[in-house]
Formats: sequence, structure tokens, C-alpha cells
Amino acid sequence: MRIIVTGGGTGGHIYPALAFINHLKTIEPESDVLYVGTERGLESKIVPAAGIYFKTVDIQGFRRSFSFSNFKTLYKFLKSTSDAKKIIKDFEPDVVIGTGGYVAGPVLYAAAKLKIPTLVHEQNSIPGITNKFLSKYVDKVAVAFEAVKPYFPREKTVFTGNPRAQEVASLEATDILETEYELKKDKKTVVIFGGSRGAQTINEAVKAALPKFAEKDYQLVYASGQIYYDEDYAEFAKYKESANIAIRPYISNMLEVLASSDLILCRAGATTIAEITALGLPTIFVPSPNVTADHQTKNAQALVDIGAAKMIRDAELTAEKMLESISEIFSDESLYQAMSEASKKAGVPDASDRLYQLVKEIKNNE
Ligand SMILES: CC(=O)N[C@H]1[C@@H](OP(=O)(O)OP(=O)(O)OC[C@H]2O[C@@H](n3ccc(=O)[nH]c3=O)[C@H](O)[C@@H]2O)O[C@H](CO)[C@@H](O)[C@@H]1O
Repeated sequence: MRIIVTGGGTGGHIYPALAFINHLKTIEPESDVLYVGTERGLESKIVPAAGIYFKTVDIQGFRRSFSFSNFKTLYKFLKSTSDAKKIIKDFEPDVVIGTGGYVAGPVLYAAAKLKIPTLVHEQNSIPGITNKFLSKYVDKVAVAFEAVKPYFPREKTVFTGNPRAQEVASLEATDILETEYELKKDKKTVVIFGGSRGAQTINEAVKAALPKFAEKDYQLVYASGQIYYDEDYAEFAKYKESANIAIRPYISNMLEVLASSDLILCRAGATTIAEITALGLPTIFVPSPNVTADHQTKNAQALVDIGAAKMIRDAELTAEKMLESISEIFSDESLYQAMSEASKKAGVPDASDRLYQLVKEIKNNE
């Protein structure tokens, strides 16, 4: 298969794309993949490093309210659509798929206009602006939450789950907490992080809770995000010698860490949710209030409703609430088990297989 994959900006759009590419390569090792992203997005670092052929177009986001910069955006959209057409004609893909983020707009639009089979993948429970726009033009919309289906044309929309889930589902616990975080392998462990770049409210709460964490009989792995790590280094350094606390700016081996831990407290980004549920981990969500249409609250609510997670609103997060909530789950084995089972049920361990079937379907209908 010759395939163009596009999507980016943040990890939440890129990792599902990479997971699908890896899956495709195991099924069809001869397939040719081109990833189209932007120079500014995180994809320009992650994708070439993963050994995937990478090209860029220049695009910026639309403001939801009127703004003069939208004229510039419109110009860039037209220009990037024409650049994308050139890239597509050169590469001659069988299909083009997008995983959201502004860059997917011109690439999928150009592909649809060129009559190439197209698909978008929506990770969230409320659609992003780009996927909503594209849903009129593409052949299929793959979704990771049933709740998002009504936002898209019914006949095109199929539930697949998030491909990242399949990558994670088969992982077993390893020694990583011992070898890379100087913690104990068999102690209960909570992992706390914001989105891929950290989160200020979570950081404030963790900082205030550190003296208490140091006295707990469970362990803490905390990823603060690079910005907060630099700002609060002096505070964090005090806990370097604490036997049950490990603080890092970023967890680069997140999947292994998740697979070796017991409880998560984090933002409610869709890709993080796919990973957590694939592993059947109980979670305390603190949804980001700064995202389009408050979609993280809706992402989190879907898991709270089925008993897989607890939620603390960003505005209500304090050190005390954080510690209380963790203790409540760790101290009640039957609650822990029930949350874990509910989380596992929400996981979609064959998401990549499902997406692959859909991609083959649009390819064969071309
Ligand atoms: C602020 C914002 O617009 N966030 C959106 C963005 O989130 P963002 O890119 O932060 O979101 P996700 O939570 O979906 O994904 C984060 C990814 O980074 C990884 N990770 C995180 C921290 C760390 O230290 N190490 C690490 O590897 C996680 O395991 C996960 O794979 O895209 C998601 C779409 O998928 C949306 O749902 C989020 O609302």
C-alpha cells in the first residue's frame, strides 16, 4: 500500500498516526508511507526520528472568533492545499489518512479533490475543528468514542478506537521503575503528569503535596513538563533522596512506565485515555479547561460514567484533594478492582486492526 499520513501539532494527534503506521508495516512490510506535517509541530521532531519519510506544508490555525489573522490563515490554507496537491501527485498514494490537527486540513482536502480515497481519525469525544470541516469531503470518519458519532455524517462514521491502544494492550510490567526511576518494582505506584507539556494546576498541587507524598507507603512518578521542571527545580531537588519519589521533566518511556504502575492522575487527552484503558488502569482525571469546547471534560466524563475513573475539576484541584483521591482508591481493594475492570472494558485492544480494515475498504472501493 502507498499511503500518506498527516496530523500533528501535539503528541495526542501524532502518536495514534505512528501507531497505525507501525501496525501497517507489520502487516504489509512493503508498504510505502509518507508523513506530511508542519515544521513547527512536534511531528517534525518525532516523525523523522522514527525513520518515516517526512514532508511539510505551512499552515496555521483558524481563530474561532473573527480576526484579521484569518485572512492570512485563509491565504495559507489555499497555498498549503496547492502544495499538498503537488506532494500527493508526486507520491501517488492509494489512500490518505489524517489524525487531526490543523495540518490535516489542506492535505485531506487536496486528496479528496484529487479523488483519492480519504479517511480521518477523531480521537476525542467532541470533534476538532479540522476533522469537522473535513468530514464533508472524506470517505470515512473513524472515531474513538461512540459519543462523537452524532457530530459526523452517519453513513461514513465507524468506531475503531485509537490505534495507540493496540500498541499498548500487550505490554507487561517490567523492571523500569527500579532501573530508571530508582524506585521499588513491587510497591504500589501512582504516575502523575499533565498533557505532553505539563500542566500548571497539577504542578502546583503536586509541589504542595510533596512533603506528604514523601511519607506515603506508595510511590510517585511525576512528569512536570520541561517548563515547570526548570522553574521549580530547586523545590523538586529537595526530594531527590526520597526513596518513593521520582520527578522528571518528561517521561520518554511512558508506555513501559504505565504498564508497570497502578494508578494514574493526569489530564484527559484522548490518546492518554486510549493508553490507560488499553492497560485497564484506574485514573483520576483533571481535564484541561483550556481546550476547544471543553472536550477533555467530556472525554473524562465518559470514563467516570462507567466507573473507570474519578474526576477533579481543574479549578477545584488542591494538594489535599489530590492526596485524598489517591488514598481513597489505593486503600479500597474492591474499588480498585472495579475501576480497573471498567477501564479495561473501555479499552480497544484491536483498534489498529479495525482501522486497517477500514483503510483497505476505502482503498478497494476507489
Ligand atoms: C492541550 C490540548 O490541546 N490537548 C489535546 C492534545 O493533547 P496532548 O497531545 O497533550 O494529548 P494526549 O493526552 O492525547 O497525548 C499525550 C501523549 O504524550 C504522552 N506523554 C505525556 C507526558 C509525558 O511525560 N510523556 C509522554 O510520553 C502520553 O503517553 C500520550 O501518548 O491532543 C489530544 C488529542 O489526542 C486532545 O485530546 C487533547 O485535549
